[in-house]
Amino acid sequence: MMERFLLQSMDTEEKFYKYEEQRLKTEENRREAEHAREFQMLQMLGQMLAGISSTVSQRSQYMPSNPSQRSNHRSYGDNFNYNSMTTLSPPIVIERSFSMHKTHSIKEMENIFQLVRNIIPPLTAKKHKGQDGRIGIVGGCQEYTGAPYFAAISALKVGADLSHVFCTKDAAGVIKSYSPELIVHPVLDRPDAVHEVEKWLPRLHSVVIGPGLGREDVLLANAKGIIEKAKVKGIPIVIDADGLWLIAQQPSVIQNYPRAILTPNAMEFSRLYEAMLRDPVDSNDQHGCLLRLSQALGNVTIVQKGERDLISDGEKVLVCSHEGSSRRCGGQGDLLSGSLGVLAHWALLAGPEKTNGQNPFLVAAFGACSLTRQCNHQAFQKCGRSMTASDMILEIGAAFNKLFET
Ligand SMILES: NC(=O)C1=CN([C@@H]2O[C@H](COP(=O)(O)OP(=O)(O)OC[C@H]3O[C@@H](n4cnc5c(N)ncnc54)[C@H](O)[C@@H]3O)[C@@H](O)[C@H]2O)[C@@H](O)CC1
Ligand SMILES: Nc1ncnc2c1ncn2[C@@H]1O[C@H](COP(=O)(O)OP(=O)(O)OP(=O)(O)O)[C@@H](O)[C@H]1O
Repeated sequence: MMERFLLQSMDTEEKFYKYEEQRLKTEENRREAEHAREFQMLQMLGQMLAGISSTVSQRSQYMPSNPSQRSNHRSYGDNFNYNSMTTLSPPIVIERSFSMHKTHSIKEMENIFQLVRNIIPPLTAKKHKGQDGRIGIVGGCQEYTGAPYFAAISALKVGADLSHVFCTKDAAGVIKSYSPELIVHPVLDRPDAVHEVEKWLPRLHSVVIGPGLGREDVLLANAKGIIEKAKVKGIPIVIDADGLWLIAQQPSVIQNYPRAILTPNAMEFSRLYEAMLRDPVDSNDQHGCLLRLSQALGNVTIVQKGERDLISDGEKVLVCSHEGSSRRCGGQGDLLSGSLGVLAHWALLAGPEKTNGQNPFLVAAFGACSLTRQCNHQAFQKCGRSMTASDMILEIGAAFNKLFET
């Protein structure tokens, strides 16, 4: 009876959240429509003045003009039907780079920063707890308690209201002891783990699968089950770390799911690439390899982390080389995946007007990469070689303000 009551109240609360979100979104879209149109016109004008008219026409026409390509054009909004996305994307590729080190592209970099700013929900007195994001992190086992903590606390510090960690029983007490802000569920090594997490999925806006998950068969199988359930609900899924190990073994788990974002480091990228393309990565053709991997996985978004972060949906490549530092401590990728969980939700919620028709996940990924690098830069200024992921997390607020709240 208690369980039925809890289920009913969760259901009612969820309906309320959905209704409220819909209402706020409609209201905000109406308010911002005019601003978006003005921004678009200013942007086009600026680009024309900068003498890059050919780029302008490609950027402003994200919808392909050729009807055969248009049939493959994806919708990321609420009405998308990912079952219709089972074909690979057309071989036509638009490649675009943004690099701080090239003076001619600073303007383009600023344009995409502006899109990130557009998706950030306003802080208003009308909102209730949860509306700016309820994020779930699936990971955390006996060996790795830091990674899920870094991801979950980063999500909160970027601006999510609630951050849940679904981890093993061993890890739960440890993670709770790091932070009273996190909601920690010791369920991941239970036989009914998938069911336990599934109960929470209707309340979550995005899930991050993999930080500190480990590679035990039972945990990987549970992660797979959770991914399947999240896909059915259309929840954005960020896959990182050991979640990517799972995908390298069983790519079909995520293939063709348009709301998936994979965040491999160099090693994880080559594992995925070799699993999908049956070839080693060509280090002389990083962009080509990234495009091919994304296409082979059905145009999922991939963030290839490294000296420069390369972001692609199989159609475009964005390059984020925002200044970081030369310090490479563990946990930076967790900060990135947690932040991305929030930004992916915000980008979807904002809708195509705010992202100027760009793939919202490209915008979100660019935002998360820039933010991670800015945190790295700021923390390194203070700590130098002693900098750790925790020092970077302390910088999230200031870094976010500097990049996006201007
Ligand atoms: N404090 C913690 O609990 C942490 C736990 N972590 C977890 O540790 C587990 C294993 O993660 P790993 O990243 O070690 O995964 P892997 O076991 O796949 O190792 C990746 C390897 O690639 C190497 N590598 C990374 N970038 C490279 C580059 N650009 N060129 C060449 N080699 C490169 C690394 O040195 C590492 O040996 C994951 O669950 C992860 O989430 C990490 O997130 C770090 C922090
Ligand atoms: N060589 C580099 N130069 C500058 N920045 C880098 C470099 N390598 C990585 N980074 C930064 O660190 C971020 C995380 O990348 P990294 O390769 O450390 O991920 P990871 O191995 O998955 O991290 P984690 O330790 O959390 O598992 C990147 O998004 C990028 O911002």
